[in-house]
Amino acid sequence: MRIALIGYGKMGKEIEQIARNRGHEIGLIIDQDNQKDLNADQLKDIDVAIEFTNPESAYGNYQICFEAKVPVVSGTTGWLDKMDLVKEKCNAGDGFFYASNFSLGVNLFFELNKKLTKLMAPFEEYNADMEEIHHIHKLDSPSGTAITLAEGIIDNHPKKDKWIEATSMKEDELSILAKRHGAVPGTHSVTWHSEVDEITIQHLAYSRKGFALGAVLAAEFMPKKEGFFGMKDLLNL
Ligand SMILES: NC(=O)C1=CN([C@@H]2O[C@H](COP(=O)(O)OP(=O)(O)OC[C@H]3O[C@@H](n4cnc5c(N)ncnc54)[C@H](OP(=O)(O)O)[C@@H]3O)[C@@H](O)[C@H]2O)C=CC1
Ligand SMILES: O=C(O)C1=N[C@H](C(=O)O)C[C@H](O)C1
Repeated sequence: MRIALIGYGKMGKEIEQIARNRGHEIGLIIDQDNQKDLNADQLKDIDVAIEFTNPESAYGNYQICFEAKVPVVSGTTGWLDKMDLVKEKCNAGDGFFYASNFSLGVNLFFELNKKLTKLMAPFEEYNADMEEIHHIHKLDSPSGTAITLAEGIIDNHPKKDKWIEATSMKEDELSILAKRHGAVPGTHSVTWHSEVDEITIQHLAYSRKGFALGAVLAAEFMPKKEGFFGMKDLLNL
């Protein structure tokens, strides 16, 4: 498979290594300083683009790939206000795969979080809050993964209506505390507190390898696909 890497930072480099080890060719690398090379001509022999850039650049990059009829795998977070526009393009025949977190462990954690929420929902003495910790270079907050976890709680708990990035005492609000520390690859926890005890579930990434492998597996899934896909399609969760 010939892959275009859009974004050649921490994730782009990690993905390159795994993709080459799995026998793929990197046909194009786009970073901040050669953005103009992302065009239909350079994309003509590319099977799939893998996009990990930043919240401001992501949507424009998708549009260029869609115009060139190249399916996109993206893990960039912080651009979700444009999700409906991307889904419209997918309904019209473009191919797009998105995950707020590509690691197998986090996707299992998402399912565990939903199951735990259903179990806790009838017990009014317990209230949930969340914490995410990432490296100091992260641009968005709270993390995309934390938002997905929060949605998993809100969809499965009758009292929670929205998440907020702060500590809230309101019953309908789910608090997310976002911390930035050193080089932490990504740690997410959900805690259910009562007056007498607490239950915490946590996912802690040791490195970016799990995210990068998931993105390459998604890229292997995408060539010639039309529509909108996510980790549930890849992992059959
Ligand atoms: N879904 C998932 O599993 C994961 C998602 N992420 C997300 O992926 C994104 C990238 O993370 P990470 O690799 O750590 O970030 P980095 O900052 O290390 O890398 C981003 C790269 O994109 C480059 N870039 C900026 N603008 C453009 C553009 N217009 N076209 C092409 N490249 C551009 C940057 O260049 P320059 O440095 O010169 O600005 C930089 O090299 C973030 O949104 C992060 O939240 C991260 C890990 C896992
Ligand atoms: O920016 C990061 O590093 C990460 N971003 C993703 C997110 O926002 O959830 C995934 C992972 O936690 C690492």
